[in-house]
Amino acid sequence: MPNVLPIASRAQAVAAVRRLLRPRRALAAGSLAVLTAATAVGLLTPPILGHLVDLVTRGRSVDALTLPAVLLVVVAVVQGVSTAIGIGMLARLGEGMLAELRERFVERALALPLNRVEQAGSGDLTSRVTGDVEVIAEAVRAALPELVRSVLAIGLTLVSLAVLDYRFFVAALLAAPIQALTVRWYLRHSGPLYAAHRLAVGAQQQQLLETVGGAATVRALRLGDQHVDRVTRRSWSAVDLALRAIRLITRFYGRLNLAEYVGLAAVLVAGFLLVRSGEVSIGTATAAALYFHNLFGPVNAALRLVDDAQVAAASLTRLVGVAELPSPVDGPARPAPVDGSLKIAEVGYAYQAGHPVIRGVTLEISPGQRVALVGASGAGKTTLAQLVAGIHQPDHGTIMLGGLDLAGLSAAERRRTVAVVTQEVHVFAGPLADDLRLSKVDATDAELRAALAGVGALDWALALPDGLDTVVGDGGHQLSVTQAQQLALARLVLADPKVVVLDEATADAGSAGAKVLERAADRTLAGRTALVVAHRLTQAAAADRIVVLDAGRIVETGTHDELTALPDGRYATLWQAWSGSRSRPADQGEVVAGDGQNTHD
Ligand SMILES: Nc1ncnc2c1ncn2[C@@H]1O[C@H](COP(=O)(O)OP(=O)(O)OP(=O)(O)O)[C@@H](O)[C@H]1O
Repeated sequence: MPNVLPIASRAQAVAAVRRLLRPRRALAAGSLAVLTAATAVGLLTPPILGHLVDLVTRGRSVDALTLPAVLLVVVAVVQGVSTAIGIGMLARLGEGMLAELRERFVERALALPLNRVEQAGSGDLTSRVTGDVEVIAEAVRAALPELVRSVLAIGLTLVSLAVLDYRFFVAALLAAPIQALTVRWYLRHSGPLYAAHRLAVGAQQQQLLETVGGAATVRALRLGDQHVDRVTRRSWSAVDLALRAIRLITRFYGRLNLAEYVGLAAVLVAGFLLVRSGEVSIGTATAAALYFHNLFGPVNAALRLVDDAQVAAASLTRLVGVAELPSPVDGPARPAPVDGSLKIAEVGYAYQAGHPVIRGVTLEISPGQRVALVGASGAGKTTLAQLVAGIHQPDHGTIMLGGLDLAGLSAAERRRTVAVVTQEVHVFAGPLADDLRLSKVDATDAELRAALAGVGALDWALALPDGLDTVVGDGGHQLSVTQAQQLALARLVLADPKVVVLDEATADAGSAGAKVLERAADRTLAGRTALVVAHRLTQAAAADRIVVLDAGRIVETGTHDELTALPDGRYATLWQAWSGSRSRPADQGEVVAGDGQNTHD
């Protein structure tokens, strides 16, 4: 895959987690302290049970058992409550860190140059923000608390064993080498086996898609038997690997059980010898055996989580890779463009090296002037407009905006100065007024109304069920495409940029929608420098100047009158074809934006 989005190294991921932890140190320390206390309290149970055993073996009265029994209940309650509090704090910590990571990810992802996302495939970005976030969220919610509790339980239980008698501790350690070897053996085999299984499942699905998707062809060519054979073979290879994985896991747990058996036997033998020599009581030996037995829940849990941790770590490196890209935040204050003048000098651009789509374009637009770009489909109109909007960076030449190089402007300054309206207008779900305030947070109601009135949208907006408070967008009141475009223009009026790039092709020429939008655009563009991609030739006719592009080069430029007066000129030909088609009533509404053929974008 060419140019995938960055993936962080393990070290970078660790550094990122540390950075996320830093402002939450208190919460991290607090949750760890509470969970440690909860685990420590829980460890009182075996000695209390041991004490009970001692009381019984010494033949003490039933009354003497009451206090330890009550203590057991108290221990259980305190442990339960403090564990719940600790887990709650840990969840807050993990969720907070994940939320910040996700925010950083989205912020950086939105700042990524469009061509970089396109090269990597937007699927990569989407799968990171959905799949990988999901994996980490799951790890934070389930695996992290279990891991923390298991590690604490293992550490503190070993300490408790040593406190009872160091010989119990030594006996318990006999299990450790078997466990260590088991984990090493498991990790060596599980990685390749799981990878092979994923590949086999992928191949099986691919084969199924080919066979089922192309069922008609398979039947027509009488390839049925061959395909059934292939599906069977691939299915069996996936099944075989799945069975091998299950056998591996069974053996993994079998070996862990062996470790448990060896350790428990050693602790019991140690207990037997120590009790016989009178060095410890039966109660203490009981407590030691219980401690050891209690170890195995957490040990198995921690070892099981090794797998989950590996998967989560892989997802983390993918998230951190994007989240830690250099910040798009603006550097020190830089001068702002003095006006809306545009100077495009010898600009060239290629999406793919060696295939330029804009070649040596030079064009000057004075402040407040409206220039229309006209040309066949694929001539490079949208690309040139996007270069001016700063969406792509030119490979050659410069674009000066208000006397400053566009490439040197901060992202915020560029956004303030140049606004873009395309056909892909998004209506954000929420009240209409909020949608408008996206471009001017502190706009008053009067300003909102004025902006709507300016684009001819006030009447329908006020007629909505709740006026400007009507919820629009997904799940709300559905706006027509023309209305959504009007909203986009109203947002533009509120943002009040010096330069506007207009590239919308939503309405058919001559249609009511087109007339509404053209009137709205007219009023919006008044007083601003505008580069209009003319999808309807009426947009070109209304411009101060027309620039005709062909295969990425400027081939004609002039006013509508000048260009229509050129015999056999490109624009003149287009215009004639267009007016000719317009005079035929049947063709009303068709758009000509290109080489004389009717096109719709
Ligand atoms: N994202 C992209 N990746 C690769 N090539 C692209 C991309 N976008 C456009 N192109 C190619 O660049 C050339 C110019 O396209 P552009 O969209 O700028 O033309 P246009 O004049 O605006 O056409 P239209 O009127 O159809 O929108 C075309 O050959 C097109 O196939």
